Amino acid sequence: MIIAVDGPAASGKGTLATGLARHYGLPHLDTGLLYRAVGLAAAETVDRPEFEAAAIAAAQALDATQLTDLDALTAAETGVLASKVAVIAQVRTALFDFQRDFALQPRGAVLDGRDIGTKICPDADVKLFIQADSKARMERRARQLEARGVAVDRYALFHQIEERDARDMLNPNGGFYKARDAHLLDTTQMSIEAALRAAIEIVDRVMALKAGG
Ligand SMILES: Nc1ncnc2c1ncn2[C@@H]1O[C@H](COP(=O)(O)OP(=O)(O)OP(=O)(O)O)[C@@H](O)[C@H]1O
Ligand SMILES: Nc1ccn([C@@H]2O[C@H](COP(=O)(O)O)[C@@H](O)[C@H]2O)c(=O)n1
Repeated sequence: MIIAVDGPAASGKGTLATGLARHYGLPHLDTGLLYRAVGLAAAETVDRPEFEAAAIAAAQALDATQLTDLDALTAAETGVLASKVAVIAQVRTALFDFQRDFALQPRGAVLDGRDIGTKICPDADVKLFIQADSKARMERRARQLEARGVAVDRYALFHQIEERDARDMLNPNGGFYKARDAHLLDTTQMSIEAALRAAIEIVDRVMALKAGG
């Protein structure tokens, strides 16, 4: 079974994807980490003309060992860098096979990101699109950072999330939209536990329908 989980920044898609993977015993790939690793690798050139070439080279050379420094990868600034490399078509092409190969494991997988249901796994068995309003997403991300001891300027964080969402949604090479057959789950008013229960209910219902049950 392949489960595609998409949604905007800090919507909780990674948390849900992790929970679904555990519940169904499937491997999980947070595809945002790939873009983040490429962004970090090209960070030194970010304001220079060679940024694009550096990002493409980094994407083509990416391997799983670059996905281990979670503190650096999950920093808010790295998210901004990731969204800058994500608009480059050759970066997306270079990362496509990594994601596709992960999804095509024998028992299936859970992948979360922006274009899983639209581009990476358009034939996924179940597609979820996770939404939460911008203020809730900002507050969740702020608490996540504060729990790690990072000082947070909520005003700046809100604008950073909005800026990243806008760049993602306008990405001409992206695919960041809700797939027509994706199930929308708005978690603004839901706890993590309630959101996971709702997601499992959707997956079970879709799979039962597919099985003719
Ligand atoms: N329903 C929820 N209620 C409250 N907090 C939540 C909920 N879902 C997730 N969170 C918390 O919000 C934070 C962001 O969640 P998560 O990392 O899963 O988001 P994401 O969409 O994967 O983010 P990104 O796109 O930046 O990778 C985490 O600290 C997580 O524990
Ligand atoms: N499938 C994906 C996943 C991510 N991106 C880009 O990476 C940025 C960081 O992703 P997070 O999920 O870790 O927030 C994101 O803002 C996108 O620009 C992508 O394009 N496609």
